[in-house]
Amino acid sequence: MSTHLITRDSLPDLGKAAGHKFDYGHALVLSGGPGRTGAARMAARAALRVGAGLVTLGVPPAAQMEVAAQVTAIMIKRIGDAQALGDMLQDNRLNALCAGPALGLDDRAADLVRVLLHSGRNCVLDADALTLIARDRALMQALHGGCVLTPHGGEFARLFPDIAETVQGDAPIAVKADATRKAAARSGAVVLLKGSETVVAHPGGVCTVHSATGDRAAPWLATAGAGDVLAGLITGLLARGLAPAEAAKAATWLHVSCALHFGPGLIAEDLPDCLPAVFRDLAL
Ligand SMILES: NC(=O)C1=CN([C@@H]2O[C@H](COP(=O)(O)OP(=O)(O)OC[C@H]3O[C@@H](n4cnc5c(N)ncnc54)[C@H](OP(=O)(O)O)[C@@H]3O)[C@@H](O)[C@H]2O)[C@@H](O)CC1
Ligand SMILES: Nc1ncnc2c1ncn2[C@@H]1O[C@H](COP(=O)(O)OP(=O)(O)O)[C@@H](O)[C@H]1O
Repeated sequence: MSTHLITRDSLPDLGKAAGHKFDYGHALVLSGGPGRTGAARMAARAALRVGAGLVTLGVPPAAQMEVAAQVTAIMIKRIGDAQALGDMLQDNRLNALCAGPALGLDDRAADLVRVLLHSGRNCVLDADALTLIARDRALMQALHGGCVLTPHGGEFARLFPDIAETVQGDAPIAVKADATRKAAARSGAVVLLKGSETVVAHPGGVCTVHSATGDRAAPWLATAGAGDVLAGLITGLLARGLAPAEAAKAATWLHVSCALHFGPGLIAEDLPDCLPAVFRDLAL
């Protein structure tokens, strides 16, 4: 099966036409507890900058004040437990969900991931959510075609240990692509395997690669939280109505483009604020 490249020319039209904020979707990003809210805040900011109409951070009550002191355009909703998340998801306008960045690995986090998966909504599962899914067969079985899994190499090995055996070290991109394709087929979800070469595989078998090499080399992306921002970009594009694989591919291109725009000295929180310049370059 062939593998395609993610390029500027393969991007969908990311411009906004007429309409109001609800036409661009409402994303919900789940936050971890006190002292662990930065990752979700970066993801939420990325979702808003990439054009989601509204973004809400779902915070444990103990973290509410910490988050409130840091965000402005992003909204906050207290989510104490799985019941509260279920109640919030009664609102069908919440059309893109994100769980994982610094969410934690406790029972509350696992319960939230379970509710999110059983809602059937489009969602991005990153970081701790992936570790929780790797530990719990029922969560793995609840994955569906609206899910985008965004593992780095360590998380990929936790989720798919047998498949990961083939991608140890500096495996050629064709081997990495084949492994990601197998992971997508097994999980029934879109799988985005991160790295300087990022692979996006659809469960149906279509596979695309973004190569951050040559004039797209972006080594400054090797910085804490860069993956959390990528999760937010995908979530924002899901909110805007892109299909899961399309959102994953476009977000990957935008993420590297933001890093290239900023250049040396980049830290993760710089990435979302480079989007306006990247969008201007795209003549949006
Ligand atoms: N500002 C914030 O709030 C931030 C919060 N964050 C939050 O921290 C939490 C923990 O996330 P995490 O990814 O740091 O740790 P974990 O899940 O243990 O995985 C690391 C293990 O995997 C392995 N590994 C193999 N290949 C790898 C690869 N390509 N890239 C990376 N690792 C790779 C690696 O093994 P090694 O290569 O070192 O042998 C190592 O043993 C999570 O909630 C996250 O959201 C961070 O996002 C940072 C910013
Ligand atoms: N050398 C590199 N070149 C290009 N992209 C990179 C490089 N190193 C890391 N990245 C990208 O940065 C992000 C790192 O994500 P991740 O490993 O989840 O970190 P974190 O958990 O700290 O957010 C991924 O999108 C990955 O593709």
